[in-house]
Amino acid sequence: MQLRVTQLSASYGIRTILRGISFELQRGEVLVVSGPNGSGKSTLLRILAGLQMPASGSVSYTVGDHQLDPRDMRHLIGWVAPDLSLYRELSGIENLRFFADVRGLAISDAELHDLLRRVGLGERGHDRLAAYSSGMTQRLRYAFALLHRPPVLLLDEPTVTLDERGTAFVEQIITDQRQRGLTVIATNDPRELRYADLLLKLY
Ligand SMILES: Nc1ncnc2c1ncn2[C@@H]1O[C@H](COP(=O)(O)OP(=O)(O)OP(=O)(O)O)[C@@H](O)[C@H]1O
Repeated sequence: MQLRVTQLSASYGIRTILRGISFELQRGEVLVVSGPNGSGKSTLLRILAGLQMPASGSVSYTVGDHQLDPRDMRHLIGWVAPDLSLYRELSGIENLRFFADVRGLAISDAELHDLLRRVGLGERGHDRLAAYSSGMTQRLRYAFALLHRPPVLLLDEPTVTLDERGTAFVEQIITDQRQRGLTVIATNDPRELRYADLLLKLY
């Protein structure tokens, strides 16, 4: 798996946010995108996820010589972001079951419980999200993102609202992802620069 971004620009109306961004990321590598508020980190991640079109330039994912079809992107990408909404009236496990079914994944209840344990919610899987703290909700977003074992993991502000143990499991998830594929992290937190094989600074 390889990601190649070439001369990418993005704009909202007349305002240009990203200009001429180019990089390549190989399997096992982590790209950290840093920059002040409003510099375009989330915009770049949305473009990499295929959720938004660039104004110009290209994004291509390839496996060996085979260029992947952008329509397959949602099967390839795991996405964690503060604005990712889950169902507050459902429990943690019900949320995961719902999204697993929507994605057509054959995944057992035992595997869902394993995933919840992995993100530190083993005891709270049957509680409704309305009763979760913001850090617990952020943990569940990781379970959601990892459900389909995606080769590309896009993390927007990965440790926001997480405590020390939460930060440690995020580190473990990033380490595990190195075996599976690519990771792109958007952050303002200088402690997260240490994950970077490649650093992209936006201004
Ligand atoms: N849907 C939108 N419509 C218009 N402008 C937008 C939209 N989304 C983002 N912007 C603008 O694009 C710029 C970049 O926003 P973006 O959220 O990508 O930045 P960011 O670096 O992720 O910021 P932060 O660190 O605050 O999360 C900002 O000026 C923002 O106001």
